[in-house]
Amino acid sequence: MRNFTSVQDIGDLSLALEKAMFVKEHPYADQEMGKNKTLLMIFFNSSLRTRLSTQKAALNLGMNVIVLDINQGAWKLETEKGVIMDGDKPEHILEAIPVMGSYCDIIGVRSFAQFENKEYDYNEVILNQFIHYSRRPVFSMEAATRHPLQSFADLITIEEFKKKERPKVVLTWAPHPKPLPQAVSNSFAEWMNATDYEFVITHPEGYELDEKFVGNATVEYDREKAYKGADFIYAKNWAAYKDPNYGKILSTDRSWTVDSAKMALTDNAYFMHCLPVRRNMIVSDEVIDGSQSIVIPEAANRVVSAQVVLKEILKDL
Ligand SMILES: CCC[C@H](NC(C)=O)C(=O)O
Ligand SMILES: NC(=O)OP(=O)(O)O
Repeated sequence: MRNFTSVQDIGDLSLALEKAMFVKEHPYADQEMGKNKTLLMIFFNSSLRTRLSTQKAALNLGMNVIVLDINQGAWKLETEKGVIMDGDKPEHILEAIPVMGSYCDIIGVRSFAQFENKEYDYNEVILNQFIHYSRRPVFSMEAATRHPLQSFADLITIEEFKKKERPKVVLTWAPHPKPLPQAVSNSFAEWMNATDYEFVITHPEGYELDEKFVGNATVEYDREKAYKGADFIYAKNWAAYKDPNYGKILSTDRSWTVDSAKMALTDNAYFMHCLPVRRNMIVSDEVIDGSQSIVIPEAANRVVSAQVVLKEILKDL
């Protein structure tokens, strides 16, 4: 595998899940694969899980790891082409990227949507600059429109916990005080649509995601109908996608907070969230602390998804 930016890059999902189960059972079986290979992880935004789990996965494979927080210590980067650089940015990304590429063998990039320009975000300008100019394999650690390492871990988790062959999986919007990216929701939808699960998306009017990601999912505005009989409830906030409200908060209606009353509508569903989560905005303390909450095993599977992806990239170096 060269780059990993979406579900298409992992290939056959059944095979990817078999590889994940092998990694899970034998995390140190491939310690020679990454010997004398360097992973450079570049963060334009904050991270806990991605930062730690991806490092752990690389170390399990014997890799060297460098982590760079672009906005803490590196030069402020100009990303626009053709500008006269007389402002506050001393370095252009067009030099910085190939220089970073010269210090490593594989690059991971986190660069969230900036919500200033939908086309800029949805064309994945920053991620694609790393792909085109670094001359290295690049994987997404959450970019503007997707979070494939998270979604792969989510799929692994559902496969581990499901009680029926075709579970009903519900992606529900929930309120948040900040306008959060659509990336996690887009990506979750993309991966769920690649399975034969029953997949439902529920959210207030105005929060419709890009059709490209909604695909064949059922969009159910009747929240109670969406929850009915669900086996997995995946909660996430996202800012509006549709114009003219791109990047905006349209609702902070806490009737959308995932609570015990809603979970009672389900078929004893598991609760999932990518984390970090705002308690009592996204989900009640009772639900996230309850026996059906699997957010910790879900986060633990981030090492597995990252290790499978790094192995597939190392194979083709
Ligand atoms: C993994 C989630 C990262 C990010 N969350 C926040 C709080 O910015 C998001 O919602 O995309
Ligand atoms: N779920 C996830 O990617 O968490 P971080 O933003 O903490 O990396």
